[in-house]
This record gives sequence, C-alpha cells and structure tokens, in this order.
Amino acid sequence: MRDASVGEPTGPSKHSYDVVIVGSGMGGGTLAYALADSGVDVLLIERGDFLPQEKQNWSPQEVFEGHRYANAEQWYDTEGRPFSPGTYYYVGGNTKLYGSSLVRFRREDFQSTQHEAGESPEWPFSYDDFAPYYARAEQVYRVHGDHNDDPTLPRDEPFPYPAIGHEPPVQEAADALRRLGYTPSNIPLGIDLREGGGCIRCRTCDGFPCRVLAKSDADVRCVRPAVASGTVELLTNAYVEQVLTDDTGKQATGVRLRHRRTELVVEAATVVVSCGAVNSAALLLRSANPAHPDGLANSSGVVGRNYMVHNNSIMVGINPLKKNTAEFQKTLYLNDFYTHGTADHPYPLGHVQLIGKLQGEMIKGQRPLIPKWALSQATARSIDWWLFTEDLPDPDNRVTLTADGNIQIAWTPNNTRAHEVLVREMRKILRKIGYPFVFSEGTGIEVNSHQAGTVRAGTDPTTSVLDADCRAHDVHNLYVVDSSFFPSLPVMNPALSIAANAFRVAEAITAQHRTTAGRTSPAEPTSV
Ligand SMILES: Cc1cc2nc3c(=O)[nH]c(=O)nc-3n(C[C@H](O)[C@H](O)[C@H](O)COP(=O)(O)OP(=O)(O)OC[C@H]3O[C@@H](n4cnc5c(N)ncnc54)[C@H](O)[C@@H]3O)c2cc1C
Repeated sequence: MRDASVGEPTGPSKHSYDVVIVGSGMGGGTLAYALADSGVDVLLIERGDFLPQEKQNWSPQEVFEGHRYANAEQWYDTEGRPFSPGTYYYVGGNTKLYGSSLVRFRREDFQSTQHEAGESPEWPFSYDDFAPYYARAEQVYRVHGDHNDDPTLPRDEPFPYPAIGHEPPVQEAADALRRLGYTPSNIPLGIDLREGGGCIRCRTCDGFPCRVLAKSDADVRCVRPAVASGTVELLTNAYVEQVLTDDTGKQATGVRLRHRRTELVVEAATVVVSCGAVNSAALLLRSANPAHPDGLANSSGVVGRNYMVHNNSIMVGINPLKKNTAEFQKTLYLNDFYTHGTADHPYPLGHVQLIGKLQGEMIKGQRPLIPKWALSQATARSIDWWLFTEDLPDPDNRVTLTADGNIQIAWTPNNTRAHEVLVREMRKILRKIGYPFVFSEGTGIEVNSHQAGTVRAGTDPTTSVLDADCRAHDVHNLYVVDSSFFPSLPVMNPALSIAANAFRVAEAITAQHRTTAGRTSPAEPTSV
C-alpha cells in the first residue's frame, strides 16, 4: 500500500489512469472498492493520511477536549467569522470517527414529501432502483440489524448479521417506550460483532476512531481491500486543487494536485470528485476555467447551493437515582415521528436515536464552567439521544469561496418548527419513561456531519448539476459520488446511502469506460 506518511515523498506511479477518484471517504473509498475488479486502473487521491492507530484513539480527553484528530482548516460564515467544521481529512474521511449507524432511507424518501416549510423533492431514481445497491453496501459494511422490528423499514430479507441487541439500561428504555405505544427498533450498525469479530462493544465508538479496526469504516472495509487488490493505487497527503478540462470544457482531462511540496498533473479518462459535500462544491468552484467561468459543471449556477445538514439536537435525560451502566449505548432508534407528526403539526417530525454513551470529558468543551466531576456524575446517570429533523434544499444555503479562496458557508436553518415539536414530544416521552430531568441543545454551523446537497442530481440540467448516474450534465466524464448528489436529505444517517450510490455509479463508470477504451498510455507524472 502506498503510504506517503514516511520517507521521501513519492507521487503516483503513472501519469495517466482510467479513473481518478478525489477523496477516500464513504463515497470515494466505496467507489474504489467497487471498481477494484472491473478492469479499470484507479488512482485514489486523499488529502489526509491514515489516522494513526494509537491508545489516544479511545481517550475522551484527547479526542473531545484536545481535538486530537480535528485537522480541517477553518471555514467562514457570511459575517466572516471563522469556525472549525466537524469534518475530518483522513483515509476513510469522516467515517473514521462516525457512529456506523448504517440505515436505509425509506421508500417515500425517494419521492416528493410535503413539510410545513415546503417540499422535499423527489430523487431521479426510485427506492426499488436503489435497493440492490443497499444490499451490497450492507454486505460490504457488515451491517447488523433486525428486519422485523421497524415497520418503516423497506426490506423483507434479513440483514447480513443479526442485531447486536440492547444492554439492560437500553432494554429498559425500549420496554418503557413500547408500553407507551412507541416502536423502538434496533439501529442497523456496521461493527464487527460477528463470531470471532474484533469489536469489544466499548464506550468509545461513536465519535472516536476504532483502535482495533472493528468499526466498518470506509478505510478498513473498502480502501485497504481495494489497494490490496492491486488495481487501485492510493496517494495520501495529496490535495487536489483543480479538476482540469480540455478547451471545449466538455471533457475532464485530469486533476492538478499538491503532493506535499510538489505540484503534479495526473491525467484520467474519468474523474470522480468525492471530497464531502462542502469540499466537492469548493473544488468545482475552484476549477473554473474559460469554458466554465462560474465553476466546473456549473452552467445551472447550482454548484454549492442547497446545502443541507439536518436540524439536530442532542437530548439528555437524567435520573439522579439510577446509574446508566450501558457501555455500547447506541443500539436503539425511534421512527414513530418519521413520516407523521402531531395533531398541532401534521407533518413529518424526524428521527430519534441513541448516541454513544456520553462521558463528562466529552461535553466539558460545551460546559466549561461546570466542573468535570459534576459532568461525570450527570453523564453516569444520563441516557443520551440525537434528534434530527429534515431540512429542505434552499438555494441560499450555500458553499462559496472567499476572495482568498477559503470556504464560506451561508446557512439559515429551515423547517425548524417541526424540530421544535420533535424536541417537545421527546422531552415528554423521556419524562414518562423515568428521566425527570431533560436537557436539550440544538447544534450550530460547525456541526455538519450530515452535510449534503451541494452538487445535486436531477433530470433537468437547469436545476441540477448531475444526471441520474451522478455524471455532470456539462462534462461527460466527470462524476460526483459523495453526499453532495442528494436532492434532499432524508432524515436518517446518510452514510449507507452514499455507499450504495457508489456501487450504483461504479456500474455506470465501468459501462462508460468500456465504450471509450483506448485512452493515452501510462507515462511519468508531469511536474508543473
Ligand atoms: C462524528 C461523526 C459521526 C457520524 N456518524 C454517522 C453515523 O452513525 N451514520 C452515518 O450514516 N453517518 C454518520 N456520519 C456522517 C458520515 O460519516 C458521512 O455522511 C460520510 O462520511 C460522508 O461521506 P462522503 O464520501 O460524502 O465524505 P467523507 O467521508 O467526508 O470523505 C471525503 C474525503 O475527501 C477528502 N478530501 C476533501 N477534499 C479533498 C481534496 N481537495 N483533495 C483530496 N482529498 C480531499 C477528505 O479528506 C475525505 O477523506 C458521522 C460523521 C461524523 C463526523
């Protein structure tokens, strides 16, 4: 495996590849894996390095208080205020720290849905078109789940592995919720709890890197096997500055990248951008050229627009008289408010799921005035939830570049009343199931783990950037396979849908490649 972290900088081994993929996260890493046996040679380019496997992986102080793995540059809001985004630059992208909740979107998510604040638009393909790729992604990411317990789940066949089950405190909450008439279900999870699997069901999974590599992240499950196959080459510490095109602008010719201190151009028959929704939009905007004066593939003016992140709140219920002994808490979700609301708000409210067990050190940054011992006492008695509500695509919520090339985010949350109702309802529920003290807090601009929508797919080239195969309307050999293609952001975790889509797009790329075989032969990289 090419790991550029040690020794002299080494560039790519060739000048030209069939496919160059920019970004090795859920989209790019999965695509590299999907292409590994397809007969094309692939260069996977990643700006970050491998995340080190070390004892600090599991230290709440190091990860949350010390921000040990935060390596993104600062972004700016529209007032010019800098903030540190919750995004990570490593082989595997954000999945190195994700919670591995690997859920399918629901059938109706692919159709248009009415919310109080407006319409959530339909996707350019249906759930049934997508279902086989979900199944493939669930196999590759080793998803554990129970196909019988959630009536909203659009599947009849069992998951690849059985649900991992609840620990006693979570089971008690599930039983109490059921007595109230709700439908608590097992979160489909990508952790290696197979017989003989490496997962030890620890407290340091959601939001932490996995020290024993037993979390199904894109690095472990896709990038490493793809590289081991011999047909995918990985170049780390390589920041792609621009996607290049020919003079007509209709054909991408490769990428310009900075690998440590060296600038290189790598040619490709097909270029795939998969940098995460914000960075992919930024890369296309930075790739403006005379044929694409407003940014690559941006004749619609839509690149960077319709940025979505979900309306999120963390909610903590505390019972001072009862310790929560759960180690692996993130096993339960509630979809009772997924498609419908309440008498006073008859629209979808959203999704509720447990998160990894909070520990005092993890929230010290948000509560600097409260002593750590008090936070530890509180979290030892808390049950901890994430509540999310769909936000709608709004062209004014967008990614742009500042005059000096930095990333700027314009973001005004929408559909917020639905979220307020969800928070209200869940607060009542937690009190009823035995948690008299309930605290909740909405998240700000820096929490963008579910970022999506900035390079949207659709059938109309005047309102979308990509076609239904995630190929740019304007550039016939340019694809985008991260969460930026989402026309809407259905209100569940996005990663499985990104992976499934990568398997789907791999077929389109392979088919296109077969019809355009006969490109330039490999040579040495060109320094510029
Ligand atoms: C703490 C946390 C918990 C989460 N939990 C869950 C969960 O439980 N379930 C779920 O479904 N989702 C979860 N997510 C979200 C999930 O991780 C993302 O939706 C997913 O990783 C997005 O995939 P992507 O391919 O769009 O982008 P990423 O995975 O972010 O990958 C983008 C990659 O591109 C690289 N890159 C960017 N710009 C360049 C450039 N110019 N040149 C070269 N490389 C570049 C980046 O370094 C990165 O590796 C979580 C996220 C976080 C941060």
